[in-house]
Amino acid sequence: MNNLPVFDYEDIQLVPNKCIINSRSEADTSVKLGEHTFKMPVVPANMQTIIDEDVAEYLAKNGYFYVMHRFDEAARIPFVKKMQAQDLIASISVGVKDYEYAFIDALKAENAVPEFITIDIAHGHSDSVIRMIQYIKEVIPETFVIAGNVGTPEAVRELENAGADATKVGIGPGKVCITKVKTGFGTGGWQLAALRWCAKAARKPIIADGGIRTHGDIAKSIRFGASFVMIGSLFAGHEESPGQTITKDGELFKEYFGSASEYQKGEKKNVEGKKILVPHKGALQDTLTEMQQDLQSSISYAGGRDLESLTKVDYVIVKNSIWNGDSI
Ligand SMILES: NC(=O)C1=CN([C@@H]2O[C@H](COP(=O)(O)OP(=O)(O)OC[C@H]3O[C@@H](n4cnc5c(N)ncnc54)[C@H](OP(=O)(O)O)[C@@H]3O)[C@@H](O)[C@H]2O)C=CC1
Ligand SMILES: Nc1nc2c(ncn2[C@@H]2O[C@H](COP(=O)(O)O)[C@@H](O)[C@H]2O)c(=O)[nH]1
Repeated sequence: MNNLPVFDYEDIQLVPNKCIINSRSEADTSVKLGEHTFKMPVVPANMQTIIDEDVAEYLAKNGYFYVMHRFDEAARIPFVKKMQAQDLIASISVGVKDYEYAFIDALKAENAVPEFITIDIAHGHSDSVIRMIQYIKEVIPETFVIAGNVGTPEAVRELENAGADATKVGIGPGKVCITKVKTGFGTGGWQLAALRWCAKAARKPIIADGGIRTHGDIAKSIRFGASFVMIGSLFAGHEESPGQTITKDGELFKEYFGSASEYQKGEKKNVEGKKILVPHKGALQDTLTEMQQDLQSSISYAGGRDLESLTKVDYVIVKNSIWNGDSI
């Protein structure tokens, strides 16, 4: 372990190759997950201040992958039915508490089997997650199961062996995460290296979750083994984002809080998340469009025409220096 190269997104620059396309618009950012193809390998975080039913519907209708959060438990079956009645993909989250087993039974009994289920807990390398993966695969085997979160190759292998179709990597790198300071554990500060380490062991897709601060970090995640990236903070603060809009000194902000924060939990117990205010950013589609254009540009610098080309580019480690004192 102590020989493991340790670096994070800001420590890496990808090295360009000769361009083979005539326009960035030729670069194909599409990606397959399970049986479905999506516009780009990016999914907004399954958090209450990032996604609600309207945002989920918008994303699904427009060809983007989404994962609905699990914090309005009773709304989940009606949500799956509503999406499927419109011929849209249903993608929901579950926890691991006892009542979630009855929920899985209910999905089947009510003929509301979603295309995707994400098992969403803080410490995913656990028997509770393994049991839940096995139960979902027993009751509704057709559902694609994403399990997490984890931060080691052993964890990726165990969850894959239990039947997970994809694993989600990232313990504590998130913008509103305080796990790293409250517990001393996690991949905060070396998320990209942890992704690389996990990806070497993975036989199925990995979703890199947390710590993405710029659009270039998406290309870097693909280079280091991710099939998808999950992003919270860059999607917070939009017109469509759930959560209160707040005016402070004449400026508009929106709140973004952690799923393990006291604001989510309603109590101060095992708190591992905080709340921040994010400047109001305008329309969600503008960000999605800019992200896709930047990723198309990344593909052109990789010397290719699709995401595959990003997986092979050379890189250099430039410890903490890519900003040169600048900000975006
Ligand atoms: N990606 C990340 O780094 C992190 C993400 N989160 C997010 O916060 C939300 C809440 O997560 P979580 O608290 O796991 O969900 P839950 O509150 O639903 O807890 C899930 C179950 O796991 C138990 N549990 C939770 N943490 C641990 C642990 N460290 N060791 C043993 N058992 C544990 C809980 O019991 P009990 O509460 O009694 O211990 C509970 O039974 C999720 O959305 C998660 O994604 C939270 C922290 C880190
Ligand atoms: N440690 C915690 N992590 C959390 C919490 N709520 C969400 N998350 C994770 O953060 C990412 C988003 O990260 P970002 O850097 O893109 O903002 C999210 O997908 C979760 O995995 C929390 O309360 N504590």
